[in-house]
Amino acid sequence: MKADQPGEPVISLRGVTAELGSRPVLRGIDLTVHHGEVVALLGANGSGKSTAVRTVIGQVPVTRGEIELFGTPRRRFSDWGRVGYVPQRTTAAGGVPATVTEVVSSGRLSRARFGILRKADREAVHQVLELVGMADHAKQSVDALSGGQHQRVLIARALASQPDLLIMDEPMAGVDHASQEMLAETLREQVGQGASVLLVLHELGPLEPLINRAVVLRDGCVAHDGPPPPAVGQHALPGHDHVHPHAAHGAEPVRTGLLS
Ligand SMILES: Nc1ncnc2c1ncn2[C@@H]1O[C@H](COP(=O)(O)OP(=O)(O)OP(=O)(O)O)[C@@H](O)[C@H]1O
Repeated sequence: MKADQPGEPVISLRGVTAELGSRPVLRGIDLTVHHGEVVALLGANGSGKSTAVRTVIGQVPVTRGEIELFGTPRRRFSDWGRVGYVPQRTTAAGGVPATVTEVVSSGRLSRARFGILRKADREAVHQVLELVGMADHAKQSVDALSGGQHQRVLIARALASQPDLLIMDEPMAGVDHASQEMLAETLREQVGQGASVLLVLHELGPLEPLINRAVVLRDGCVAHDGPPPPAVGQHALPGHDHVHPHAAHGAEPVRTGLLS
């Protein structure tokens, strides 16, 4: 396995455009995640965040531009065991009856020789279930889980291959507070072990201390790439104007313009 070095790009998008239903959704975006970085991808509903991460994993074709993973053009990249992907939860609830262990084991297949899970693979699955606090639910059907538990299972599935790169689409959406804290802690551990992370988020929330950089999309273009915007939070969500708590009564709201 090629060892990537600190500072080297693990994800690189250059001038990427993509269309969905013949409508331009990405209009020439540049996005880089360097080794060891945690990058938040922010933006209003429909700005193209999910589409951008789905181009990276090959679920949405690009019409122009270049994508590289670990320095290899995406169409030639085959080492998918190095990439853990957590889809937006709504798109992952397929209604297929499966146990927690079965779902998490599916995330291990890219590391299993000849697609057969051996003892070491089963141990790795058990370890990630412990990590996300779901070992007691191993035999349970995923249909019976709460939103937070379901998300823990999806994250365990992504971690089961011990990936170097984690791509997560709104991992905190619809997740209870305890699960959010646990997910933040899990992510902190992964980053501590050298993982690189790209996260689609609506707000930084409990993950804020982990975020190195934020890329904000607006209408399929990059509107900001740099330090996380300070106003990101409930008040910066689309439809909200940010008012500083100490602002004089009657002061005009400050429009950050970053997320709306
Ligand atoms: N399969 C599809 N066919 C046509 N248009 C689509 C399809 N999927 C998404 N879109 C449109 O593409 C645009 C970008 O969607 P995308 O899901 O990437 O945005 P997003 O920033 O992730 O939004 P959200 O925060 O709501 O998840 C939206 O206007 C959406 O309606």
